[in-house]
Amino acid sequence: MAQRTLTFVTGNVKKLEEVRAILGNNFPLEIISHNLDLPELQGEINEVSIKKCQEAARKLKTPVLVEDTSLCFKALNGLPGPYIKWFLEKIQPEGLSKLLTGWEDKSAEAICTFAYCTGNCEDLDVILFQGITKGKIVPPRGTRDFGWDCVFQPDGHDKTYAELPKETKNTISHRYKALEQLKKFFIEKANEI
Ligand SMILES: O=c1[nH]c(=O)c2ncn([C@@H]3O[C@H](COP(=O)(O)OP(=O)(O)OP(=O)(O)O)[C@@H](O)[C@H]3O)c2[nH]1
Ligand SMILES: [Mg+2]
Repeated sequence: MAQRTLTFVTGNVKKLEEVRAILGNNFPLEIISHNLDLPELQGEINEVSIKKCQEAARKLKTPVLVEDTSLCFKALNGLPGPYIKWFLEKIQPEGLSKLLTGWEDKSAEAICTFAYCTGNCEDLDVILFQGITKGKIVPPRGTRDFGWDCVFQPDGHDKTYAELPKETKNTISHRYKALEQLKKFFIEKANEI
């Protein structure tokens, strides 16, 4: 395989940190990060990731990986979904949990969608790798160093993502599940050569 590096386009250092920690040493490519301000179009989850990836590939003219994270509340038919970043910025974690006041159903899904595109201008086909972790939205508990971690309590645990040790989050998370698929894809690709 000629490709020895993988360009991950993100402006989020916490995402990058988790991606590196989860992929660890037995990943065949070196992850190079590139911080590019990409427009994020509205739409369904997969559509947002596909467009984001094509935009990055067009700009950088190289194979690129992007990731988009959604937090979907069942009571709100999947919202905030891909718009979670803006909800979080405007209403903070407290506001996210208060959004569900009045709803008995606090269940939610954290969805991580990686999108990979070869960057060949004639072929902007995108491959998706998606991971979903189910849980519920609770009043904030734990550290505040990453987004909405403090309000998301994964099923089967009595702690929020933010209260769990990083190593535990990284073996159950939406991002971990998506990266398991991505890892398999790139390991197989590397073995083809
Ligand atoms: O508590 C969290 N645990 C996580 O595991 C997690 N993953 C993402 N996020 C936040 O959810 C929004 C997604 O928006 P997003 O996917 O567009 O990310 P972003 O704009 O920060 O980076 P990028 O688009 O440049 O990659 C942003 O506010 C991220 O900070 C998380 N919060
Ligand atoms: Mg973004």
